[in-house]
Amino acid sequence: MDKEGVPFQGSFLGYYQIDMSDRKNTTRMEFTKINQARGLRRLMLTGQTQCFAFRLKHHDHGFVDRPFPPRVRGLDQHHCGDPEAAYHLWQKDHPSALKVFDRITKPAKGKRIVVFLDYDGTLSPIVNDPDRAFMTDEMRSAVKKVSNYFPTAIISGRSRDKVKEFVRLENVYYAGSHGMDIMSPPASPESFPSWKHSTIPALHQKGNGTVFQPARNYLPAVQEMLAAIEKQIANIQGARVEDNRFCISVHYRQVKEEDLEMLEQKVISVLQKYPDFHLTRGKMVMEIRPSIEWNKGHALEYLLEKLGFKDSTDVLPLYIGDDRTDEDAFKVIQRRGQGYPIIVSSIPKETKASYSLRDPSEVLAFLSRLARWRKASSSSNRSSAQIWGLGD
Ligand SMILES: O=P(O)(O)OC[C@H]1O[C@H](O[C@H]2O[C@H](CO)[C@@H](O)[C@H](O)[C@H]2O)[C@H](O)[C@@H](O)[C@@H]1O
Repeated sequence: MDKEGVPFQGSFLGYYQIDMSDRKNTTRMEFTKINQARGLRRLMLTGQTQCFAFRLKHHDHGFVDRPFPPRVRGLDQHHCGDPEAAYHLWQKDHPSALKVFDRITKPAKGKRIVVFLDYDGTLSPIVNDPDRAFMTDEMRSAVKKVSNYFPTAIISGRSRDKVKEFVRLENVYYAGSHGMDIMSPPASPESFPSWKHSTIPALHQKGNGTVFQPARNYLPAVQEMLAAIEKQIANIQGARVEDNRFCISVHYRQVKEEDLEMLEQKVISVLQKYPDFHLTRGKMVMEIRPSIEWNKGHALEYLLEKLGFKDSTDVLPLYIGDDRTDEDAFKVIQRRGQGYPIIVSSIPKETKASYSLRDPSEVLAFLSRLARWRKASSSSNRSSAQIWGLGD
């Protein structure tokens, strides 16, 4: 392998698991990152080894077979055949939010934590049927406790109604369609017992909340596309379309590998007729969305502003998410220079997050601990300012 790496024509950037076999069919595995370089994606491997064939499994998209070079030299022995070792190595840059919990909460003293949560893959495990991605009662109770102590919002790619139907909690904000449909809950101070002495802005006090839909004008086109895509892909077994109101999800988790390319072509053929929309990719899902400058990161900023924290330097947004669209929110937190971007992933992944949690069960543990921590700090200090994180 030369210094430039091995040419590779995969469609997706990010971390791949490489299952390699030598001529004797001995298989080994490693993780690597596909970078884009001079129009070509290249496998960048380091170390010493040879391999005869390999299959690539993308962390989100599953196996992607592509032409492979006859020999790949240079594997880092450190990663070979040991996904756990690769994960631990990655965690050096993205430590577990549970392991460094004190590091997270210590600087939060006297600051205001605002909690943002993604839904699929974060509050509920990834399952084959999108309609059955339920969250457990335990998780619901943990989110409820957290929302009693901190302003809490769920920002999902789903439609707002759908995510609310799954979560079934009143005292949180819901943002659907990747943040293109935001509504504050109908709140009275009683619904937010632990916030009531804080400076929660008028938005909460309004009877029916406030709706913000920056892509409203695109609704008729979304409906047209939905019908067109449904028609186009009706014969592809396992493919399904989800109406996420301002966005459309085309799921291929249950589509046969040999039908994937056809599915993609059909979706793209519809998309080409709508230049005001574009395609993004999530976990075995193609997502079609209006080409407006609005994403989960903007939704986070919008909600912070509505909460009265726009120019506040002592607010600490904490965002937990597992998918590519959550990266936009991670970036905003990084840019602000304060807060906690936490990725949910059980494998190494290219991310802007600073911390990690392996899966929804760790998210549950983290949220429960966060609520316990705030409860303990509120009972050990009677000042309301401290109880709601508003001062020392
Ligand atoms: O922003 P999110 O709340 O994470 O929503 C992103 C997409 O999540 C859902 O799809 C994903 O979860 C499904 C259920 O576990 C799974 O079957 C699918 O393969 C995943 O991509 C949702 O159905 C999509 O509409 C969202 O865009």
